[in-house]
Amino acid sequence: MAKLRVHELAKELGITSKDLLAYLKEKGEFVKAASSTIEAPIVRQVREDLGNKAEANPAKDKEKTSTPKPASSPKTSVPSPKPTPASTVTEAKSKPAETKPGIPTPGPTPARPAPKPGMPGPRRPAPKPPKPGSPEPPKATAPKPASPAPRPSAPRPGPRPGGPRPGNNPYASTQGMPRPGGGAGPRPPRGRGGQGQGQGSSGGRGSRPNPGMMPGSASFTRDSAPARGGGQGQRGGNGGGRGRGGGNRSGGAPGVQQMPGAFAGPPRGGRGGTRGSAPGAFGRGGGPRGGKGRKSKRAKRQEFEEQSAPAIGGVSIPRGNGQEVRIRQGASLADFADKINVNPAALVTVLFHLGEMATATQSLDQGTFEALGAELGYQISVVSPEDEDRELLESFDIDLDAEERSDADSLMPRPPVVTVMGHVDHGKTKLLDAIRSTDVVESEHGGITQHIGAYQVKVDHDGTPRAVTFIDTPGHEAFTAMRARGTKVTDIAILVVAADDGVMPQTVEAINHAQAADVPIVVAVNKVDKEEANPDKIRGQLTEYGLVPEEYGGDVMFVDVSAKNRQGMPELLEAVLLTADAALDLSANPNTEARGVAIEANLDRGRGAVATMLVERGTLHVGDAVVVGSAHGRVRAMFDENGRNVEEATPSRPVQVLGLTSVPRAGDSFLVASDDRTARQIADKRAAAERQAQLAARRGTTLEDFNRMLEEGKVDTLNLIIKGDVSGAVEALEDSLLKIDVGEDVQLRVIHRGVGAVTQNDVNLATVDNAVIIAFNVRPAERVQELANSEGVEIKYYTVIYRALEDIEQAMKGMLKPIYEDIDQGSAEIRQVFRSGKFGNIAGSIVRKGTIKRGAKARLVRDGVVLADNLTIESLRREKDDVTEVREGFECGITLGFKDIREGDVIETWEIVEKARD
Ligand SMILES: Nc1nc2c(ncn2[C@@H]2O[C@H](COP(=O)(O)OP(=O)(O)OP(=O)(O)O)[C@@H](O)[C@H]2O)c(=O)[nH]1
Repeated sequence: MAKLRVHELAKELGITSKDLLAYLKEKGEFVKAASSTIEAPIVRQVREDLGNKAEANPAKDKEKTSTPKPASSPKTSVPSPKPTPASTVTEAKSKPAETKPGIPTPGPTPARPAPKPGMPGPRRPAPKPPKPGSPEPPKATAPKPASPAPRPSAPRPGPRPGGPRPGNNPYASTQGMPRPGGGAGPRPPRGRGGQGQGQGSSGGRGSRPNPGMMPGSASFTRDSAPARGGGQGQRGGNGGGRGRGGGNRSGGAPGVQQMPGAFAGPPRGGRGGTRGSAPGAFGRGGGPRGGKGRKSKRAKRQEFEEQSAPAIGGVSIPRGNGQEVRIRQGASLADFADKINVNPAALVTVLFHLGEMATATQSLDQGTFEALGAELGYQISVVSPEDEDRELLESFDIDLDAEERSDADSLMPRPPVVTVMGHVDHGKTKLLDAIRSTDVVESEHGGITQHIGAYQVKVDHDGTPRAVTFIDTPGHEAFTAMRARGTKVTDIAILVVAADDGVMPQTVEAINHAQAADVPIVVAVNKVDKEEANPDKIRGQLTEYGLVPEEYGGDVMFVDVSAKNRQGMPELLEAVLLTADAALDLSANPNTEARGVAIEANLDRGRGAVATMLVERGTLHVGDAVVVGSAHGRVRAMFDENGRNVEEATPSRPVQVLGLTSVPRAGDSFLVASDDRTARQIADKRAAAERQAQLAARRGTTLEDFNRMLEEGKVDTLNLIIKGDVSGAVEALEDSLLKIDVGEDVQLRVIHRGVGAVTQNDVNLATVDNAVIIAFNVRPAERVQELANSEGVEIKYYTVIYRALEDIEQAMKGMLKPIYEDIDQGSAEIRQVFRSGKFGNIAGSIVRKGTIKRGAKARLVRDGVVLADNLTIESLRREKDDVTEVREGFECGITLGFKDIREGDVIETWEIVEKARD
């Protein structure tokens, strides 16, 4: 059967194609143009909705036309669907009916569909407040948007995050979008909303912490009942409740109201939102359409609004109306508070009442945010940094995924990009030099070798010259650093193993890194010129690590080389190309704007910011406007590894680029923007996002995190990196750790172990694999602790094995208890002692360090000896006033409840804080 086109159906229904398109869009159907076809089930449903509407609901139409709307333009939104109480007070009051692009004008057309059961109105996040004075028929509570994302007017390509509706037929059911398990389907459960979502049951809200299940929630419910009024009913014990559709509408009609009629305007997401927004909240007696008169409705709304502001646990938080709040992964309550403009402390309280405790700055998971958002009337979308960046680029009309797809037709082979890794002194640097010297082109043209971080050599492969790009930073530091940043530039790893030595710790490390990144390995068995060289031993050893030589029946190519004598280089390059051809499909579209990665960057006194960029796709030209991470600029000049000027760089070509306004980081990706301004704007936005991310809570894993995640059932494997002072200790520790058995549910995995200080590399690896680093009798190398802190990686220091075992075991059992530590707060020197009958001896003091706080624990020190411990700052005065704290440099009067005080004594105070165990 031929599919109907939009204009045909519109004609049939007596409306314009534009209206129909808008209507379809509102329903989440992305239909492009009047000439687009519509799937049969949709047609059926639209006919039902729009066709029937006129006859079915004349009253509504009448009401609508007679309604003195504040905004009478036909464009102005359709009778607001949102009767819902969900809107914030302010919004409801202040926002006039907004003009809603994309909403078909009902106008005179009779085509207002009856509220349609089961119309999930899948995607409109933006809730629309009821227009003041716009007496709506009790239209549905907002159906829950299945997706937080695109507004109807934003024709974003790509699947909606909410996921496809089943069968592409949103109208299919008479019930509201049944989702498996009654849950919110693929989309993260949004608490709030249930209302109107017609989900019938909210039971399946997935795994997010359900406040109702949490301790204290019962009392919360009770406590807040008076405040929340109507909504309360809905929550009905949150499992099934929370106002989610079914709860309040007597059974069969869930969803009935949520579809505010086709032309009734988009059922905006969440609007139903606030708890209690469901019809029942208004005392509609559960009748799905209990259409009340205007007055009653207003009264109800007012009532609701009064109830909805002051709320939880005594804190007053302006309620959202289902609007989307986007927060970064790992964000904290403070971040969320910032977005919705409330005091973080208030959110701490609300969360507490939801049964969860967190500090304002602690990083929270998605589920917790969603629960909280639901509670407050916001639809929370947690976005990863990658998504965030993707969206940022999309806002500049740059769609990397689409580019990739469109590249598919113009792919050309590109050279492999190779990284050389291996143990210290096994010859990585020498090998890179030797390979470089094989470059036929270089030897022809001369040029002065420049170490720019990467170079390309041309080799003769079966009579054809082929290029291979080498990352010129030996070792896996650069490799993991980039990987930690989500960048993968290496196609193939050459593992260098000295034939006179054998497999060493860093050899294993390199294997781990390459394998973790899914990068094929070619083994260069080096130093075969040495007498004691035993290449076969290397082959045998590496077999144990899963690298089985081809000659042993495996699939890894081993090449014997002597970097020193520059022997075996052609064979090695040959092996690289063969491996690339066999295992990888290396291609890119050279005929487009360049994208790639910065692999090295520095500030040169004379030349400014200099970055070596590896082109991954397209061609980079001198003059291009580029943005690299949060740096930008125009390519002023480019040089190759021989210091020669180049005008353009094709895929896999590394070039040194001048012209950036600031120094990017290694691993930052770059792209060519349409103009300088765009490049700058993207860079600025990224810089802002970075700053935010830095402010946001740390992301790594700590044993305490692990504990929590374990409780939440999120993890079952604790990844560890063990570093120690001697290999015996490391082995002993690993052995003992692996013997810890806390049952099958929790596994321990040592992803890396080694002797020596904790290095940047360890931290990078821990970042990537969410591992905790166990440092036994070793400390971090310089600046590594800083890196660990910034990456949120926990390094646990131990000097006694059993302490480490104890901690890990506790963590694995999910029983890690916090430990407390005394932290010095401040100290004051007694300058004069005042006797006071009333207060005892008062120490006239000056605060020498930190802050002295009333109530703090204190000790009295005389001549370096603690005279009395466990005292308390009983009173604290500045002049005549009682104060709670006095800062460094200020004088104050202190009573300690201890008589023997003298001039010159020092009062030290401390506080007890929870501390990570070590
Ligand atoms: N005999 C012999 N010596 C070699 C060979 N390759 C490297 N060497 C020597 O081994 C030592 C280490 O070589 P490098 O290239 O610096 O080793 P590396 O792996 O880069 O070392 P790090 O940079 O410290 O990690 C140097 O003294 C080299 O001269 C070789 O093929 N044969």
